[in-house]
Amino acid sequence: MLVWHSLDEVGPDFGPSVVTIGNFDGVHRGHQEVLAHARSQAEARGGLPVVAMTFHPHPMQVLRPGHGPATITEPAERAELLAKAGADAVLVLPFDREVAAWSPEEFIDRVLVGALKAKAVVVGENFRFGHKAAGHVDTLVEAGATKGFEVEGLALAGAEQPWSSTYIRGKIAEGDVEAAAEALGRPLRVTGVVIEGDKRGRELGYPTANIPAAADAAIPLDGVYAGWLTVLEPAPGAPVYDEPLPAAISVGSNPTFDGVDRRVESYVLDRDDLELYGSKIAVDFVTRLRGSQIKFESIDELLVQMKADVDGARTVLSS
Ligand SMILES: Cc1cc2nc3c(=O)[nH]c(=O)nc-3n(C[C@H](O)[C@H](O)[C@H](O)COP(=O)(O)O)c2cc1C
Ligand SMILES: Nc1ncnc2c1ncn2[C@@H]1O[C@H](COP(=O)(O)OP(=O)(O)OP(=O)(O)O)[C@@H](O)[C@H]1O
Repeated sequence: MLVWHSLDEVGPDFGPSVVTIGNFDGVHRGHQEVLAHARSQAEARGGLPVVAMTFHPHPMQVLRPGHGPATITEPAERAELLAKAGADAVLVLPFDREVAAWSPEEFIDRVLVGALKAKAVVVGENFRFGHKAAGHVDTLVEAGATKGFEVEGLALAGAEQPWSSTYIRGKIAEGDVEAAAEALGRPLRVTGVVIEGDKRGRELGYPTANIPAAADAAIPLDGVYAGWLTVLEPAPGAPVYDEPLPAAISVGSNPTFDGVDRRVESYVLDRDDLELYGSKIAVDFVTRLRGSQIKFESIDELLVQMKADVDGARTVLSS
């Protein structure tokens, strides 16, 4: 897979191509449909490459600093998922105030015609682009008629409502990881490098792999979940664990111990031999077992609840 991080990286010899454009955060089922249509358009033109054109940071983070949406997929994961959905190349345009000021015509000339030599452009019918989001599907259609590209504006795909990154972020914030997974077409995944916790877990009988809940990441509502832990990149010298491992996952700041930092903690069922510090892991959420973490009066009460959580996770994950 090719990933370009600026228009210059595309190179003068690239193209012609079929292009699809958007933020693609989550690469959800709507995005996957857009990519599938782009693939068909590419095959119909003798096998042109499909380029997924996207932005980083998210435009809202630049236009309203501090108020941008939580990130469902990091850029590297997003590029991988876009490739899996059918993109041959991903162009990540660094989004800044200068790009935000480009008129729709400027965007078309610089990106679609200039860098990518688009023969077809595929977007959802709600797609907006250019300064103050002034460009839409009809703007593309009109420009394409004189600049040599066709435009496919797709009706929004979905179930009860169209799948969208905004909808998925809302479900994650409510802790409804099942609805998020339904719209994503795969389980919700949170990734991170395992940090040292308070080293209490082992004493309690439930050692946990802790990853920080990054402030800009879409992390499910505090509570306890069942899911799977996968090691993506073992720390140097660490054992390799190939299979996804079943886990009871706690999201929160450990109120029983007056914790402050919000973390995603995974106890891999029935394992106290794992070495995960420094490894990059993924946590896939399957179901929510209970609501917010509780501030227990005693450790014994916490342990009773943790045992019930672990039994619940075992039941869910073995079915
Ligand atoms: C399944 C599970 C449920 C948990 N529930 C709670 C809870 O309700 N309240 C709480 O304060 N901590 C809860 N925790 C977090 C524990 O307090 C935490 O794992 C323990 O203090 C070890 O922390 P450490 O990894 O930093 O050593 C839970 C952890 C797990 C794995
Ligand atoms: N459900 C959908 N069906 C078809 N096309 C979609 C759907 N959702 C998004 N698209 C299209 O996919 C591309 C990327 O979408 P983008 O990430 O910008 O929107 P989104 O998922 O709706 O996010 P947001 O909720 O932030 O608006 C755009 O061309 C958009 O129109």
